[in-house]
Amino acid sequence: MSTSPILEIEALSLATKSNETLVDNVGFSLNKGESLGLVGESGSGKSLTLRAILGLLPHGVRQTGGVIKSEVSSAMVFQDPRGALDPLCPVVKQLAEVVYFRQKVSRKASRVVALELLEMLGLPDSLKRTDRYPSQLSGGQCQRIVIAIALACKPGILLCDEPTTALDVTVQRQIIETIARLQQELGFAMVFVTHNLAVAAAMCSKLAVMKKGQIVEHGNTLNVLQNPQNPYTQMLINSVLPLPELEGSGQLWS
Ligand SMILES: Nc1ncnc2c1ncn2[C@@H]1O[C@H](COP(=O)(O)OP(=O)(O)OP(=O)(O)O)[C@@H](O)[C@H]1O
Repeated sequence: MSTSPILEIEALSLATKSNETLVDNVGFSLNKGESLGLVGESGSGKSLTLRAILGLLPHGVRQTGGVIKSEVSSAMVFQDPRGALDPLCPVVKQLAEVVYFRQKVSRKASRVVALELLEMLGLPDSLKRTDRYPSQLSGGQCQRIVIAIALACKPGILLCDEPTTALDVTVQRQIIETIARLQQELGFAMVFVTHNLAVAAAMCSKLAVMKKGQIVEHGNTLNVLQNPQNPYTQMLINSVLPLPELEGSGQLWS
């Protein structure tokens, strides 16, 4: 496997139109198939960093410094799957449209590929036969469709922006396992934004901790979690509630 980075971000800075700094001097690199977890406080610039990599900054935000060098295409999985889908278009049609435009195949072939992607994502046969709308799917099924749409772009890098936050815990685990399996099968690299350190540890070999627009600590995930150097990282790790011993369970609430 080549070890030259497929993504290099150097001194990325983003600001509002009125020059308020939102992301400050952020840098990291990613090799083929590698995963980087981005964790940190709310509003620290994680989503904006992902959007900058995607080349899709929101209205009112501009790049004020730095470079993003990428040799491959990126696709994003958003936090809110329903919000990412068109409510007025059947999901299989939405997926087939992306296949048609991104893979440049015939209409007929695009539907075949769309059905293959649904299979790969473990969606039930009922979804393949009938054209169902997002409102007729569960949150977890919608997120699988969103992941299928992202994969239809054949990304070298999958950008995941808290992809399980809007889902219940059992579905969260299934989605995490599905993404991990697909990464093994397809070999894409990943930048994974999460508030859940356990998820970051399970998914990502590298971890970057963000605070107020800056990366305050960055390194091998286990090293960072086992031996955090920055006080903010230490606070983040200490703020995770340990599972209570069975004997003491419930004491927190009584
Ligand atoms: N379109 C915008 N215009 C102006 N400011 C913005 C815009 N989008 C985001 N911001 C600001 O940029 C900062 C970083 O936002 P971002 O969404 O990247 O944070 P985050 O770390 O992903 O937070 P969370 O974990 O809550 O999703 C925040 O202060 C946010 O208010």
